[in-house]
Amino acid sequence: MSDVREQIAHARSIVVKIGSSALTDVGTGLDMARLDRLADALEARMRAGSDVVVVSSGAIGAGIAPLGLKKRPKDLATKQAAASVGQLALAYAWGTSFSRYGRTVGQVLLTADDISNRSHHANAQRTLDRLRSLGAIAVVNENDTVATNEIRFGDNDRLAALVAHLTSADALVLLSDVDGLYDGDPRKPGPDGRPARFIAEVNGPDDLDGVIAGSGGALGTGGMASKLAAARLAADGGVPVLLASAADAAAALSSASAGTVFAARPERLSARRFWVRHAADTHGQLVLDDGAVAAVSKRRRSLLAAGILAVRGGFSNGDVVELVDTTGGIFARGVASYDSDEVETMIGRSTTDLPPDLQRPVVHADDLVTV
Ligand SMILES: Nc1ncnc2c1ncn2[C@@H]1O[C@H](COP(=O)(O)OP(=O)(O)O)[C@@H](O)[C@H]1O
Ligand SMILES: N[C@@H](CCC(=O)OP(=O)(O)O)C(=O)O
Repeated sequence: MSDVREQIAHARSIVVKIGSSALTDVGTGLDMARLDRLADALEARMRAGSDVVVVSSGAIGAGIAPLGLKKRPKDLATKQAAASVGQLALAYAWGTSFSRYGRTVGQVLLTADDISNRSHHANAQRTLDRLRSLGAIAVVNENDTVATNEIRFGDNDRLAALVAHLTSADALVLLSDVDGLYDGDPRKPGPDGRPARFIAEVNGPDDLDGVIAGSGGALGTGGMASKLAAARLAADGGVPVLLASAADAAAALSSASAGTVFAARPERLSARRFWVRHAADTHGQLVLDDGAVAAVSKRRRSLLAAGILAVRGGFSNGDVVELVDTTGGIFARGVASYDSDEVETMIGRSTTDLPPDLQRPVVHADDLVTV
């Protein structure tokens, strides 16, 4: 078996994302038998010693039939109404299914702001951690009823990749209605009439050459494109990914012997640095001279006031700011140690010239990530 499959099979903690298409049908809503089989495979993995967090889609799908709708709604208000009905059914279904094993379920609903805002992020992290230590399984979904289009994660594949980092998981498993990645949508023949080709392992961008990631089914949101983006996001932070069919959940979760695997880059970003790079909203910019750009990006030094040429926009101590070079190119992000008006007074000054309370770096190297 490949190294990546070994890594996923033996990961101590995993995040498992289950797509709408794996849990619901348009006409009949939640499929309890399929959900039970998934819970069986998840419980078996936990009994084998892994910590598991579930990211479950399906709220909108589960709300369609009870509201007398015929298909997945497209407008935000009806989607939110369907999610409000369906989320209740979904959480109840997971609770009922896991109760067969005496396992307690905790529902965690997150908005994009809960990941980008540092204090919300820490709260979500603590809740997930405490659920784990109490032996309960967390079932996460986007808080669809309050998330507007502008502040949505967009799809649960991305949410799952972010949760994998939030929980410092060792692997991410995406379960869908397709048995892995193909070079084109397997529901349709390719332009030359041949069936789509299965890709068992993705080790780098070259393996994705010529791959066409198509749209999803009647219930899914992002299709294959959002799964690939999420796999890239996870793998970039050091988390290997398995994409498989929910029908193969037992094999996927017990031995990673199904589906497509995506290798992670060897060096793992800490949860904090991952947050700075991918999850945080940015506030304002610092313009750096060439020496500071080189020190920060090549020599991984902290950013000192001496290398700052200008402050753009306002930010507070603890906000994530963009670091730009003299051409305006954004090359890094970092957590500011001061408010923007304090930094204004420090521009270009060497550390020894500054009063003692302003002698810390403006952005510490541990909080600084190139993009
Ligand atoms: N290159 C591809 N490889 C595999 N599946 C693809 C590809 N392009 C499009 N798809 C489609 O993407 C669908 C899965 O996406 P989606 O419906 O959003 O799933 P989910 O509800 O699990 O998030 C599959 O049913 C498949 O037909
Ligand atoms: N939060 C939404 C799911 C959004 C979503 O990404 O769905 P999917 O593409 O099926 O994973 C719901 O529960 O219906």
